[in-house]
Parts: sequence; C-alpha cells; structure tokens
Amino acid sequence: MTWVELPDDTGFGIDNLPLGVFLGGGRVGFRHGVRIGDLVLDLFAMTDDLIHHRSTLDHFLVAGPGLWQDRREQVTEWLTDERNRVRVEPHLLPLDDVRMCRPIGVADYVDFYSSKAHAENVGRLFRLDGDPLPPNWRHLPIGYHGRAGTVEVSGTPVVRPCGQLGPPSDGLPPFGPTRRLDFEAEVGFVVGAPSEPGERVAVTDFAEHVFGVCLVDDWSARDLQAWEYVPLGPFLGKSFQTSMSPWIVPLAALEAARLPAPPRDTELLPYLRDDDARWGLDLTLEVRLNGEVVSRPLFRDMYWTPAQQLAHLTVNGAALSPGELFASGTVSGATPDRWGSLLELTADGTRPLTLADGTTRTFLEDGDVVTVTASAPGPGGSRIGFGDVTGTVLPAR
Ligand SMILES: O=C(O)/C=C/C(=O)CC(=O)CC(=O)O
Ligand SMILES: [Ca+2]
Ligand SMILES: [Mg+2]
Repeated sequence: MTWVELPDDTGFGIDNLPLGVFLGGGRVGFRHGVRIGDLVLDLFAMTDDLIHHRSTLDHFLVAGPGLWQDRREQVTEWLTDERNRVRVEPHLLPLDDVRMCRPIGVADYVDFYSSKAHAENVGRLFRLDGDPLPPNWRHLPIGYHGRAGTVEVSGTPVVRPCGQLGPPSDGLPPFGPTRRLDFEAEVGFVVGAPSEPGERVAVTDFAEHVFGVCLVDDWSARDLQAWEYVPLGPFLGKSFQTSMSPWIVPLAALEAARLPAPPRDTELLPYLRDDDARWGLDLTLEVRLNGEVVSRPLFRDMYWTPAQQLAHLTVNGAALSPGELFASGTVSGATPDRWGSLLELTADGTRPLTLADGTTRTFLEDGDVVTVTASAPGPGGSRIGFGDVTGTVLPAR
C-alpha cells in the first residue's frame, strides 16, 4: 500500500512505477521521473544522482537489471513507508505541471510484422494473388529498420507527408500530400543493457536486456508505401514520423501479464524456440479516433513474442545499444473489432468507417486525433496502465 492518494482505478499504482523524462514542474533541466497516480516523482531530487539529470533514460538503462531492480525497490520503499512522506512529498509533482519528453535516445529502431492477422490482411490488400503470407513468415519474425531520428514523443503533431503517390499514368508519378495517411497501433520494447558485437541474445535472456514496454504509433502513408516498397520494404511511407508513449513500464511490473507463447503450426529453429520463456503478454489496447474507440486489439493475439524478436535481431551478431527501440508490428486479431490500422478497418479505403459525429473516414483527415492506450493485469487484481500515444494530423507543408 502506498501513502500517496491515488485516483480510482488508476493504472499507475505502486505495482507499476514506469519511468519517463520530464521538463518543468519548477525544476531545472531534464529529470527522470516515476509516475504514481497522476503525480511524477522527481528521481534526481530524491537521489542527487546525476544519472537522473539527463535528457534520456539511456545512461540509467545501460547499467542493467541489477540497478533497475535496486531503484525500483528504493522507490517502492519511499512511496509505501509513511515515515518517508515528509521527505518525498515535495518531490511529487502534478503531471499537469510537467512536460513529458522522448524518454530514450532511440539509438536504433526496428519495426516487426508479428501479427498473423495483420500480415494476412495486408498481404491480401497489397499482393492480390498467391498466399497472403510470404514463405518466410512462419520461420522468422520479419522486420525492417525504421528511421530512429524521427521517433517522437506522444503529443508531437503529425505533419501530413508529401511524396510520390503511385506509378505514372502518363510521364511522371503523381506527387503531393499523401491521401492515405494511416495509424498502426503497436507495442514497443526498450532495450536497456547492450550486448557485445557477435553475441546472440537467447529468448530466455530477454529480461537481461529489455527494460520495459511502451506504446507506438507507426504512422503510415499507404500510397507512398505501396509504390515504393518493392523490393526493399517500407521507406518514406513510414519514416516521416513514429510516435511513442512517454512512460516505459518496466518488465518487472508485467509479471502477472506474462503468457505462454501462442500455438504455432510450424517447427522453429532452436534459437527461436520459446516454450519455456513465457513472453506472451496480456495487454489490451484501445485505439481512439477523435475520442471514439475504433478498435480493441489484444497483444495476446501476436504470433511472434518480443523475446523471439530480440533473439532474431541479434542472431547475426548485431550488437544492441542502450536506449534502442523495437516495435511489435501492428497489433491485429482475427475479427474487425481487433484490427490495428485503418488499412484493415476500411479494407484499403473501400469500406468507410462511420464515426459517432456522422462523418466517415477511409484514411486520416487533417485535424484528426489518434490515441492508443493499453492496460494489463497487475499483481493481486490491480491494473497496469501504459498511458497513451497520441498525435494530431496537421496539413502538409
Ligand atoms: O506487407 C507489407 O508490405 C507491409 C506491411 C506494413 O505496413 C507493416 C509494418 O509496418 C509492420 C507492421 O506494423 O506489422
Ligand atoms: Ca508498423
Ligand atoms: Mg513510422
């Protein structure tokens, strides 16, 4: 039990304790903070440790699980033992008084493609003939390298990108603002502890390297993407911006949310076998368009787990850096109420969605606001919140 007064049904109780980076609240410079209820505990003020006075969490995360756990225990004690109240209370700042920043340096960014339903839906829409799943899909978690430098924190507006919109009809390809701007609701994984070049990270060593989990929106311009992606994959159709939520929920808060791997019909190479790893996660996402829920994707529907993604990412010996991000890929399930992109929800713009205000959408319009939230079960029936990743679409420049 914490002595901090919490709002009813908060997802940010004493069992969560996510980390973020903030400015403001009457404090000088960047600070690392822990969220409890609708308050932020200033970690630099509490510890006097300069590691918590940096613009990203990377310098803290690099230390690895030993320090992560020590800090978590320390914060738990500050917030539960009433005797600490006089010392701690002045450093609890209202969330409304601070500005949350991008929490990590994003040394690298990879996006996977791990929902079978999503891969099949997109395959059917983008590649009209043949099996919607490519032959490699069941043997490895497919991914692409995204643009790390354009990963922005939630709240950063999304400027509609311009580009080549498709093949030439006569002469030159059409050029202009995308007409098919989309969201992709995803879950992100933050690497804390690096690995050595040449080292492979086993599925069972996932928690030795990954600190925690956030939400990601992989904004996508479908017309740019469909024209450019052969044969090297997504490029400018996705690199204009990717958004991430500001609070990183530690894996340590997700013990009650862990699930066995989903059933799979194809034998895997040993480095991808995860029967004992239990890194399926019971996260329920909600996607809102202008405040209205348009989808409730379940992360338990994912075919490849984040532990397999990390094992695959490093099987060639590629080293991990502190503060890198990899995302799950769009979280979609078997039924339309669980599809995580408009591409799927509107069948590539052929079946418009009708919103509560009577307007319809095929793809996003200027002024639209997309918000992804999530929650997971915590210990003893509590709930672990993730906050949200949100973005407002601005007209093209
Ligand atoms: O199948 C394709 O050509 C591309 C599909 C995507 O847009 C997928 C992507 O970004 C990965 C994902 O979110 O699952
Ligand atoms: Ca994606
Ligand atoms: Mg993107």
